[in-house]
Amino acid sequence: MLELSGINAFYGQSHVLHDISLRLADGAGVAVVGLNGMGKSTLLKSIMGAGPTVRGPVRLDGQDLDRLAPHRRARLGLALVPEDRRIYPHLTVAENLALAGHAGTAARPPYTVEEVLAFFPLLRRLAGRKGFQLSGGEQQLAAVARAVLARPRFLLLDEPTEGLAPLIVDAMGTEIRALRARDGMGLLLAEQNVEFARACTEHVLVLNVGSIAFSGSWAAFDADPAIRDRHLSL
Ligand SMILES: Nc1ncnc2c1ncn2[C@@H]1O[C@H](COP(=O)(O)OP(=O)(O)OP(=O)(O)O)[C@@H](O)[C@H]1O
Repeated sequence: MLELSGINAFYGQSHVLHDISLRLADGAGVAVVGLNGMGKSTLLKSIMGAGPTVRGPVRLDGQDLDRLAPHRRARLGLALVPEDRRIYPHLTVAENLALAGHAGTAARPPYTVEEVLAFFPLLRRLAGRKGFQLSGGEQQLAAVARAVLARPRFLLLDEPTEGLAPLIVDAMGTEIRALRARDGMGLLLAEQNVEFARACTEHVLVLNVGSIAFSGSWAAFDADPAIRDRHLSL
């Protein structure tokens, strides 16, 4: 169980997240939606300890992660795919994937590069291609695949569909659903694409200027169209 109990996050003097509480059970899927600048990325980075200053507890199985650097959190089973992907341009896809192997543990051994390429058929034929030779969508798939290689318990995905062609969005959705089913991987997905988010998760949390405006099932979200009208672009 990953649990946030009333956390606040800051960039310097700027107070960005306000009293965010969230429980993500093993295997559960929660989407974080909201307009640009509402704090979705900051929430994911706060959980990973990667950027903002955080006040308030972020706990994994009751253990406070507060003092742990991002690589220590990775070894406990968290993986963040940031918006800016960070694929190494002069390494091949296979070499980029192999880099994630060190985050595995005896309890959760990493997948092999071959196994991960089998999960992502679109990437398989690109295995020997260098990062700079990939389209934005292919880089995004490679970044997700690299995070998956470490067999995370909780995958934190920051707007994976941004700027992607519909075909790649569909492929990404299919792979993410399959991974969740195969491994019982928990997913926290920051997205502006509500249809994609709905297809990949069971619950939704709407952020509005750093605060939770709604939290519940997709059915509850759909039952109140005013939420969508007020907090999301159509
Ligand atoms: N490194 C930073 N330093 C200072 N302020 C920041 C930094 N990163 C983000 N912010 C500010 O924090 C707020 C929340 O940004 P965040 O990136 O978390 O939003 P978001 O919902 O993910 O938006 P987007 O969809 O545009 O990525 C914004 O006001 C943003 O300008």
